[in-house]
Amino acid sequence: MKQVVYTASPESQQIHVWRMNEEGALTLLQVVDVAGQVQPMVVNPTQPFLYVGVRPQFRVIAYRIADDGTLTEAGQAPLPGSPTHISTDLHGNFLFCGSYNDACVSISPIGADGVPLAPSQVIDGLEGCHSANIGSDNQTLFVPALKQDRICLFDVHAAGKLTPHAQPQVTTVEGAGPRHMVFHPNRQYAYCVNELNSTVDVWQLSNANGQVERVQSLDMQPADFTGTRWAADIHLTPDGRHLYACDRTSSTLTIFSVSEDGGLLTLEGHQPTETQPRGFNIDKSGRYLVAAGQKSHHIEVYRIGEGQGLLTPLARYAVGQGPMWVVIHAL
Ligand SMILES: O=C1O[C@H](COP(=O)(O)O)[C@@H](O)[C@H](O)[C@H]1O
Repeated sequence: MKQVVYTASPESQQIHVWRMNEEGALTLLQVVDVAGQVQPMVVNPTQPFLYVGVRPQFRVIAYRIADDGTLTEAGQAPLPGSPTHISTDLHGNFLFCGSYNDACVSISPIGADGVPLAPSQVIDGLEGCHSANIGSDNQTLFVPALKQDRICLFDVHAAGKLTPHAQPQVTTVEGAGPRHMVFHPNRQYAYCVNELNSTVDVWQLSNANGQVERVQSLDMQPADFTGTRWAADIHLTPDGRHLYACDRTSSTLTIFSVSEDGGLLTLEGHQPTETQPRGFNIDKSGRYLVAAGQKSHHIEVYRIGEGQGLLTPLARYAVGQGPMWVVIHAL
């Protein structure tokens, strides 16, 4: 499998493009200088485009991905607030943007040319909106509002509109601060990392009453941890067996194994990593994890072990300044 790794470094306004080989080693292919601070990124699931949220002029830049993974700008579109997180639906028809500072989520149609258009709708009042995550049904959008300790649920309509889902929200423990989410491949469970108390919640997507329900909350930190909690990102291996979440104060990756049915997490260990890991990701084969250190200005590649999913450091690489987002794409 040919894979590329994209890293966004807002302080130096750069995207680094890396080739990842079968052993997990990276070779730098390209450095893209961007007119703005690059933050969240996502690849269109059906067309070869990378979308990047940029500030201080809030917009999304679309880059066409060449056969070797390198990037060429294809167009831009405005966004309604500072882009904290961007994502698409599973068919690549819509771009969603969550804005923490502007407390909103937006939906933007993606044109036939692969470039997003201006937002067709903006929903305000989501304090600390930290991400927008399409469910496996490609219908329900999960939007964590960190400062409100709730995840809002919306239905996505083909006309580019969001309406409140029949169950319009679920709530977390008070003070948890829900932030980023991932979904189990069996479509039965989702996992959300909570920034402010460094926990991971397991959400059953349809309980006996057809409702979304929290079924487990696990601490990411060791029992004797007394430091400040500041979790950030969460990712699952493609086979759904291993779940990872990072905490920025302690600069650790927490490793969980996932039960066969996806409903139960078990803490397996902690991996010290780059300083202030705000973003990381897992490759499409599920064998490698790449973590970015916002304060170390490096990325580090780990091999994911069989069994418990423990991490073995392979190599670290200097990137731009303040790297905080990692995307891995199979060509
Ligand atoms: O992780 C965090 O994210 C929010 C929003 O980030 P931003 O890059 O969109 O401004 C940030 O304000 C918060 O302090 C931090 O913990």
